[in-house]
Amino acid sequence: MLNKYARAFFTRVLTPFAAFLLRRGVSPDAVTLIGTAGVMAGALVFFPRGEFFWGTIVITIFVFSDLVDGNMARQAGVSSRWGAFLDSTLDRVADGAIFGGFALWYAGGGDDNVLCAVSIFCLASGQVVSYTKARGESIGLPVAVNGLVERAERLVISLVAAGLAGFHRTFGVPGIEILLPIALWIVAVGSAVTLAQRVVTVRRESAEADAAAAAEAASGAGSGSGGSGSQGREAAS
Ligand SMILES: CCCCCCCC/C=C\CCCCCCCC(=O)OC[C@H](COP(=O)(O)O[C@@H]1[C@H](O)[C@H](OP(=O)(O)O)[C@@H](O)[C@H](O)[C@H]1O)OC(=O)CCCCCCC/C=C\CCCCCCCC
Ligand SMILES: Nc1ccn([C@@H]2O[C@H](COP(=O)(O)O)[C@@H](O)[C@H]2O)c(=O)n1
Ligand SMILES: [Mg+2]
Ligand SMILES: [Mg+2]
Repeated sequence: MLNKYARAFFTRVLTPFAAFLLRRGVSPDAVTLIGTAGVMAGALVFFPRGEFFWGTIVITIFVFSDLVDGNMARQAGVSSRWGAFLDSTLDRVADGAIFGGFALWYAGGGDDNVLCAVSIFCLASGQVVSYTKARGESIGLPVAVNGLVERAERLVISLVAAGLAGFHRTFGVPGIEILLPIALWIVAVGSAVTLAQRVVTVRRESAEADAAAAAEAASGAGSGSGGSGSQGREAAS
């Protein structure tokens, strides 16, 4: 939903900055790489120590690079398959660092096995949610569903909560630290629902594609042309 509604807004806001970086000779790939390194540093230096305010500030500064890199590539007319691959692959690395950072906190100073497990579930389910789309598309399916909680929602829910929860330790605001566990549970349940939505969609789309391929093969066999009914299954292997 955020991807659909907020992207246009951020594209307008970030376009001048993306143009500035291009004029300075910075490449989209460099922005992708530096942005990921910054997110990883913010998550893995601060979160395992319970420094959620400063961790979120650092991550927020760098996470928007994920919107800037594509913007730069489109403005410069250099969008590429390599860029798409690098962008998506490093998204997984950044997400792993963020939810890994939460898990490390709860495994250590945060001392809460359940929330450690919930953080690991958020990490793993987020990666699988993304994988369902990538794999479905790689076997030629449209995967025409985004689902309840996409990456932008996972990040916004968990980072807003982490940033606010950080007010407890950094500014002494009482009670507010409860927001992070609540957000992690929401992301965990939302990711599970999203995973189910995507799996059901891929199941339906693959059945339809296989049926269409079988019908085409049957009509091809009838006309003696040999047919291509195994195409869908071959693509899937
Ligand atoms: C006073 C101090 C306050 C301290 C608190 C600070 C709080 C800061 C809070 C939040 C900041 C969160 C920002 C998060 C921004 C996320 C931006 C982002 O990276 O979006 C990426 C997303 C997707 O881009 P891609 O196309 O590259 O990604 C593809 C996609 O992710 C697929 O994912 P899947 O769903 O399948 O898992 C992958 O499959 C695919 O591989 C991948 O390539 O881009 C967007 O979605 C665009 C929309 C971004 C919307 C950002 C909204 C930010 C909104 C609010 C932030 C401000 C909140 C302020 C709160 C203040 C509280 C005091
Ligand atoms: N280094 C990069 C990064 C991205 N791209 C292109 O942008 C698309 C992603 O756009 P976002 O707004 O989500 O960042 C990606 O699919 C590529 O086409 C690129 O070329 N090089
Ligand atoms: Mg990007
Ligand atoms: Mg990305």
